[in-house]
Amino acid sequence: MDITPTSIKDVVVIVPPRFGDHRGFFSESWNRAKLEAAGLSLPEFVQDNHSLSREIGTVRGLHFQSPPHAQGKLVRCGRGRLFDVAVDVRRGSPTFGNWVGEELTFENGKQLWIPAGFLHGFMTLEADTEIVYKCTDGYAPDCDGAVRWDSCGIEWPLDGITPVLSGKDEAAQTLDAFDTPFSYEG
Ligand SMILES: Cc1cn([C@H]2C[C@H](O)[C@@H](COP(=O)(O)OP(=O)(O)O[C@H]3O[C@@H](C)C(=O)[C@@H](O)[C@H]3O)O2)c(=O)[nH]c1=O
Repeated sequence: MDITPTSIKDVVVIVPPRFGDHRGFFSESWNRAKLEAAGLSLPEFVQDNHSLSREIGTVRGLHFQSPPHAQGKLVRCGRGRLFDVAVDVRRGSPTFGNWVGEELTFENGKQLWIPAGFLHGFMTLEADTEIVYKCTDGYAPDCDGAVRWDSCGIEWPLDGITPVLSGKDEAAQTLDAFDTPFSYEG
Protein backbone atom coordinates (compact mmCIF):
# COMPACT_ATOMS: atom_id res chain seq x y z
CA MET A 1 0.00 0.00 0.00
CA ASP A 2 1.65 3.18 -1.18
CA ILE A 3 0.68 6.32 0.81
CA THR A 4 2.14 9.66 -0.23
CA PRO A 5 1.69 12.99 1.56
CA THR A 6 0.63 16.11 -0.35
CA SER A 7 1.35 19.78 0.26
CA ILE A 8 -1.59 19.81 2.72
CA LYS A 9 -0.82 17.64 5.73
CA ASP A 10 -4.17 15.87 6.01
CA VAL A 11 -4.69 15.11 2.31
CA VAL A 12 -2.90 12.00 1.04
CA VAL A 13 -2.57 9.97 -2.14
CA ILE A 14 -3.07 6.22 -1.80
CA VAL A 15 -2.14 3.66 -4.44
CA PRO A 16 -3.27 0.11 -3.67
CA PRO A 17 -1.20 -2.60 -5.38
CA ARG A 18 -2.49 -4.21 -8.57
CA PHE A 19 -1.78 -7.83 -9.34
CA GLY A 20 -1.55 -8.09 -13.09
CA ASP A 21 -1.71 -11.22 -15.22
CA HIS A 22 -2.77 -12.20 -18.72
CA ARG A 23 -6.41 -11.42 -17.83
CA GLY A 24 -5.81 -7.90 -16.58
CA PHE A 25 -5.37 -7.04 -12.90
CA PHE A 26 -6.85 -7.57 -9.46
CA SER A 27 -6.73 -4.90 -6.74
CA GLU A 28 -8.19 -4.39 -3.28
CA SER A 29 -9.45 -0.85 -3.82
CA TRP A 30 -10.22 -0.44 -0.11
CA ASN A 31 -8.85 -2.41 2.84
CA ARG A 32 -8.99 -0.80 6.30
CA ALA A 33 -6.58 -3.24 7.95
CA LYS A 34 -3.91 -2.80 5.28
CA LEU A 35 -4.20 0.99 5.38
CA GLU A 36 -3.88 0.95 9.16
CA ALA A 37 -0.85 -1.34 8.92
CA ALA A 38 0.64 1.27 6.57
CA GLY A 39 -0.03 4.00 9.16
CA LEU A 40 -3.26 5.59 7.89
CA SER A 41 -6.43 5.42 9.97
CA LEU A 42 -9.56 6.73 8.23
CA PRO A 43 -13.06 7.31 9.63
CA GLU A 44 -15.88 4.90 8.89
CA PHE A 45 -17.48 5.17 5.45
CA VAL A 46 -21.26 5.02 5.11
CA GLN A 47 -21.95 5.82 1.45
CA ASP A 48 -20.33 5.09 -1.92
CA ASN A 49 -20.92 7.44 -4.87
CA HIS A 50 -20.42 6.91 -8.58
CA SER A 51 -20.94 9.43 -11.38
CA LEU A 52 -20.33 9.55 -15.11
CA SER A 53 -19.45 12.75 -16.95
CA ARG A 54 -19.97 12.55 -20.69
CA GLU A 55 -17.95 15.53 -21.89
CA ILE A 56 -14.30 16.38 -21.48
CA GLY A 57 -14.02 19.52 -19.34
CA THR A 58 -16.97 18.70 -17.13
CA VAL A 59 -16.47 20.34 -13.74
CA ARG A 60 -18.35 19.14 -10.66
CA GLY A 61 -17.72 21.23 -7.57
CA LEU A 62 -16.49 22.70 -5.49
CA HIS A 63 -18.77 20.99 -3.00
CA PHE A 64 -19.11 20.47 0.75
CA GLN A 65 -21.64 19.38 3.33
CA SER A 66 -21.78 21.43 6.54
CA PRO A 67 -21.65 19.89 10.01
CA PRO A 68 -23.29 17.84 11.41
CA HIS A 69 -23.13 16.05 8.03
CA ALA A 70 -19.62 16.99 6.92
CA GLN A 71 -18.07 14.37 4.66
CA GLY A 72 -14.59 12.99 4.25
CA LYS A 73 -14.14 11.43 0.79
CA LEU A 74 -11.87 8.74 -0.62
CA VAL A 75 -11.87 9.40 -4.35
CA ARG A 76 -10.71 7.37 -7.36
CA CYS A 77 -11.32 7.25 -11.09
CA GLY A 78 -13.35 4.31 -12.41
CA ARG A 79 -12.83 5.06 -16.11
CA GLY A 80 -10.96 7.75 -18.04
CA ARG A 81 -9.02 10.62 -16.46
CA LEU A 82 -9.85 13.46 -14.10
CA PHE A 83 -8.15 16.22 -12.15
CA ASP A 84 -9.35 16.00 -8.56
CA VAL A 85 -9.07 18.95 -6.19
CA ALA A 86 -9.35 19.58 -2.45
CA VAL A 87 -9.41 23.12 -1.00
CA ASP A 88 -8.71 23.64 2.70
CA VAL A 89 -11.56 25.75 4.18
CA ARG A 90 -10.96 25.00 7.86
CA ARG A 91 -10.98 28.33 9.68
CA GLY A 92 -7.65 28.73 11.49
CA SER A 93 -5.87 26.10 9.41
CA PRO A 94 -2.22 26.94 8.61
CA THR A 95 -3.08 25.96 5.02
CA PHE A 96 -6.48 27.72 4.83
CA GLY A 97 -7.33 28.51 1.19
CA ASN A 98 -4.61 26.22 -0.17
CA TRP A 99 -5.53 23.57 -2.69
CA VAL A 100 -4.20 20.18 -3.76
CA GLY A 101 -4.81 18.80 -7.25
CA GLU A 102 -4.09 15.26 -8.36
CA GLU A 103 -4.64 13.52 -11.67
CA LEU A 104 -6.61 10.36 -10.96
CA THR A 105 -6.93 7.94 -13.85
CA PHE A 106 -8.15 4.43 -14.40
CA GLU A 107 -4.60 3.55 -15.39
CA ASN A 108 -2.73 5.02 -12.41
CA GLY A 109 -5.20 3.69 -9.80
CA LYS A 110 -4.49 6.65 -7.50
CA GLN A 111 -6.91 7.55 -4.74
CA LEU A 112 -7.15 10.91 -2.97
CA TRP A 113 -8.18 11.05 0.69
CA ILE A 114 -9.92 14.34 1.46
CA PRO A 115 -11.01 14.83 5.08
CA ALA A 116 -14.05 16.84 6.21
CA GLY A 117 -13.30 20.57 6.15
CA PHE A 118 -12.30 20.68 2.49
CA LEU A 119 -14.13 21.68 -0.67
CA HIS A 120 -14.04 18.91 -3.26
CA GLY A 121 -14.35 19.09 -7.02
CA PHE A 122 -12.94 17.74 -10.25
CA MET A 123 -12.54 18.37 -13.96
CA THR A 124 -12.73 15.53 -16.46
CA LEU A 125 -9.78 15.22 -18.84
CA GLU A 126 -11.45 12.69 -21.16
CA ALA A 127 -14.97 12.04 -22.42
CA ASP A 128 -16.98 9.40 -20.55
CA THR A 129 -15.02 9.64 -17.31
CA GLU A 130 -16.31 7.96 -14.17
CA ILE A 131 -15.54 8.88 -10.57
CA VAL A 132 -16.10 6.60 -7.59
CA TYR A 133 -15.81 7.73 -3.97
CA LYS A 134 -16.49 6.63 -0.45
CA CYS A 135 -18.03 9.13 2.01
CA THR A 136 -17.94 9.30 5.79
CA ASP A 137 -21.48 10.73 6.05
CA GLY A 138 -24.65 10.31 4.04
CA TYR A 139 -26.23 12.74 1.61
CA ALA A 140 -27.88 15.60 3.49
CA PRO A 141 -29.36 18.07 0.97
CA ASP A 142 -30.01 20.71 3.65
CA CYS A 143 -26.26 20.77 4.44
CA ASP A 144 -25.12 20.67 0.81
CA GLY A 145 -23.25 23.69 -0.56
CA ALA A 146 -20.95 24.84 -3.34
CA VAL A 147 -18.21 27.38 -3.99
CA ARG A 148 -17.35 28.59 -7.52
CA TRP A 149 -14.80 26.33 -9.21
CA ASP A 150 -12.90 29.36 -10.56
CA SER A 151 -12.73 31.42 -7.35
CA CYS A 152 -10.00 29.53 -5.48
CA GLY A 153 -6.93 30.13 -7.63
CA ILE A 154 -6.83 26.52 -8.80
CA GLU A 155 -4.63 25.86 -11.81
CA TRP A 156 -7.08 23.72 -13.76
CA PRO A 157 -5.34 21.62 -16.41
CA LEU A 158 -7.73 22.52 -19.24
CA ASP A 159 -7.10 26.22 -18.87
CA GLY A 160 -9.20 28.41 -21.14
CA ILE A 161 -11.95 25.93 -21.87
CA THR A 162 -15.61 26.61 -21.18
CA PRO A 163 -16.46 23.93 -18.64
CA VAL A 164 -19.66 21.93 -18.51
CA LEU A 165 -21.31 22.87 -15.19
CA SER A 166 -24.56 22.16 -13.38
CA GLY A 167 -26.91 25.09 -12.71
CA LYS A 168 -26.04 24.84 -9.01
CA ASP A 169 -22.33 25.09 -9.69
CA GLU A 170 -22.81 27.93 -12.17
CA ALA A 171 -24.64 29.94 -9.49
CA ALA A 172 -22.30 29.08 -6.61
CA GLN A 173 -20.82 31.72 -4.28
CA THR A 174 -17.16 32.69 -4.54
CA LEU A 175 -14.58 31.63 -1.97
CA ASP A 176 -14.32 35.26 -0.79
CA ALA A 177 -18.03 35.30 0.03
CA PHE A 178 -17.99 31.86 1.66
CA ASP A 179 -18.59 31.87 5.43
CA THR A 180 -16.98 28.54 6.20
CA PRO A 181 -18.70 26.30 8.75
CA PHE A 182 -15.47 24.35 9.35
CA SER A 183 -12.74 24.98 11.88
CA TYR A 184 -9.26 23.56 12.24
CA GLU A 185 -8.78 21.05 15.01
CA GLY A 186 -5.04 20.51 14.69
C1 LIG B 1 -24.39 14.19 -3.90
C2 LIG B 1 -25.71 13.41 -4.02
C3 LIG B 1 -26.64 13.78 -4.96
N1 LIG B 1 -27.82 13.10 -5.07
C4 LIG B 1 -28.77 13.50 -6.11
C5 LIG B 1 -29.22 14.96 -6.03
C6 LIG B 1 -29.41 15.34 -7.47
O1 LIG B 1 -30.73 15.01 -7.88
C7 LIG B 1 -28.44 14.45 -8.24
C8 LIG B 1 -27.18 15.16 -8.73
O2 LIG B 1 -26.58 15.81 -7.60
P1 LIG B 1 -25.40 16.82 -7.79
O3 LIG B 1 -25.68 17.72 -8.94
O4 LIG B 1 -25.14 17.48 -6.46
O5 LIG B 1 -24.19 15.85 -8.19
P2 LIG B 1 -22.63 16.23 -8.29
O6 LIG B 1 -22.47 17.58 -8.88
O7 LIG B 1 -21.94 15.10 -8.92
O8 LIG B 1 -22.24 16.33 -6.75
C9 LIG B 1 -21.12 15.70 -6.23
O9 LIG B 1 -19.97 16.43 -6.63
C10 LIG B 1 -18.73 15.96 -6.10
C11 LIG B 1 -17.65 16.94 -6.54
C12 LIG B 1 -18.76 15.71 -4.66
O10 LIG B 1 -17.78 15.90 -3.94
C13 LIG B 1 -19.98 15.07 -4.11
O11 LIG B 1 -20.02 15.11 -2.70
C14 LIG B 1 -21.23 15.65 -4.69
O12 LIG B 1 -21.41 16.97 -4.18
O13 LIG B 1 -28.11 13.37 -7.37
C15 LIG B 1 -28.10 12.05 -4.23
O14 LIG B 1 -29.20 11.42 -4.31
N2 LIG B 1 -27.18 11.65 -3.29
C16 LIG B 1 -25.99 12.31 -3.16
O15 LIG B 1 -25.15 11.91 -2.29
